[in-house]
Amino acid sequence: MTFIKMCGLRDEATVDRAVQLGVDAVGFVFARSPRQVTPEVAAQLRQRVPEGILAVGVFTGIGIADIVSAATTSGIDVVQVHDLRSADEVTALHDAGLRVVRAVNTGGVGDPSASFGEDLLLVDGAVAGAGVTWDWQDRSLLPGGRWILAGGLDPLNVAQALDASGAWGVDVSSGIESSRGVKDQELMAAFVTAVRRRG
Ligand SMILES: O=C(O)c1ccccc1N[C@@H]1O[C@H](COP(=O)(O)O)[C@@H](O)[C@H]1O
Repeated sequence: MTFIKMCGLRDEATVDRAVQLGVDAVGFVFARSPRQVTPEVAAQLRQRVPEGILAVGVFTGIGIADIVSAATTSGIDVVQVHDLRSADEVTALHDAGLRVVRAVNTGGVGDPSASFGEDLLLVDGAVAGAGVTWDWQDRSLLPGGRWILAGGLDPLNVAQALDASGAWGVDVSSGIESSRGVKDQELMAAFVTAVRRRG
């Protein structure tokens, strides 16, 4: 079954809805963004996520020590980092007890064919969190193995994106929003239906 992560959740009702829809992971954005939450708010939201659903912290633009500090305060044990530069950074996050999703973008930040020992790879569009799609059929951009597809996904394009890319999982944020940073519960449900219809 395709792994689904919904990202940029900022309030209790949205977290509860994602959980009810049976997603596999929810994401809290710690990076500067209209979706940004503090570690303290994330800690409150994290308590609403039952065992079996991953709570993922999304980071870019800060150092490893600050990532570990935010993850510790919020109780999050999976981090999605958009600007990892070396295997040593992944090792430092592992040493802190965190699982690591290494995000690369099709604009050239990060190399999808490299491995830094991360637990999962995520391939995003050229601008993270901006709802920008990319050429999901371009073999030069697609990694092997298990990886998560992100970037401009929505209920209408996700099935085609999965068919074209062969990704193991999907991550969505802008495509389930009524306006930037505001999740729409009907779009959330439509997204899950579109993915689950494929299996
Ligand atoms: O969502 C954000 O604001 C964000 C900020 C900084 C780094 C990553 C961010 N989100 C991630 O971006 C991708 C794609 O999102 P979208 O569906 O295109 O809006 C996804 O992995 C989010 O986790």
